[in-house]
Amino acid sequence: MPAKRPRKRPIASSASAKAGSATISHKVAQATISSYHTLLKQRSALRRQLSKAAGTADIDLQTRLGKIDAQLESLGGIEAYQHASSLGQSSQRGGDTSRVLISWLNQLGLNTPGPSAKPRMLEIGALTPDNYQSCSSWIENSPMDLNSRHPDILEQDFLQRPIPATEQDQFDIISCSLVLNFVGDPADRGRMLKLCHAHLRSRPSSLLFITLPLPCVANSRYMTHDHFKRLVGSIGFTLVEEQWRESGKVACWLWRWREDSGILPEFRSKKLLNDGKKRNNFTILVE
Ligand SMILES: C[S@@+](CC[C@H](N)C(=O)[O-])C[C@H]1O[C@@H](n2cnc3c(N)ncnc32)[C@H](O)[C@@H]1O
Repeated sequence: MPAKRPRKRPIASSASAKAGSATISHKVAQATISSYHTLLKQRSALRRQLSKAAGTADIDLQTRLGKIDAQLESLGGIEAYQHASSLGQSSQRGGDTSRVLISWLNQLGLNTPGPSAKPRMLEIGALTPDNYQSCSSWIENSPMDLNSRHPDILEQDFLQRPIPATEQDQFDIISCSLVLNFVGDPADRGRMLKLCHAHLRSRPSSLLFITLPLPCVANSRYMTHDHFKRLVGSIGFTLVEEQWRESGKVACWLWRWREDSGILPEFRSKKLLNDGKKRNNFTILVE
């Protein structure tokens, strides 16, 4: 007699994707993250249309927006997304990208505390408060997130964070790891990069760490490794380090602050760089 086949379950069942479920599988986690990103992009596009539309079209757009919000909710909301993302950070799954930044900071000699104050760091998109605990003797980290999961993580939208009035409130290091790809609107991604520039102390020792899922730069119709590096460069950064593998999942970069030399027109609008049916549409626009 053939063995009885186990009944198939939906990959992204909302019950198993809910925050707190310790047994969530890798497949469910990936499906939750991917569906969440897709819905965020659709929501941003609808919001953009809504801000331009008038009259009867509004009702249709509002209805579609309501449906997207309901779908995000049924996935388990941002808590489920963050729970799924935190599984990707677990040591069994390759660890979180803070290890890459720490090793680069070590190479730059920042781990040798000098007579001056510890470098101030802003960690945007912190799932846990202790990613940089191991360097607390030489870095003063301020973790923040749209949705704080711990009292030590400031709950704030970085896109709404006021620009510092004094250098004292600026940072020496900003970590923006796997956050840009969460932001649904390409123009908001560009704004986020410009804000990182504005929140860093205006000196070449200031550093920006960025991580993106590799397909954002390796498999997009509108973005390549080279385009991304030139775009970040035009905002006012010089590349220091870069790390990714052909078969890897993420790409990491470390940049130094420099004066902005003016945004090039090529980064203001979307241009087809790589055609192909299996490519994604990730892009960043800088206005
Ligand atoms: C995939 S997790 C990244 C976690 C971690 N930084 C890492 O590298 O693994 C993305 C996080 O960014 C946060 N996030 C997205 N947009 C944000 C914003 N505008 N301001 C602050 N946090 C944001 C999300 O809430 C989420 O917790």
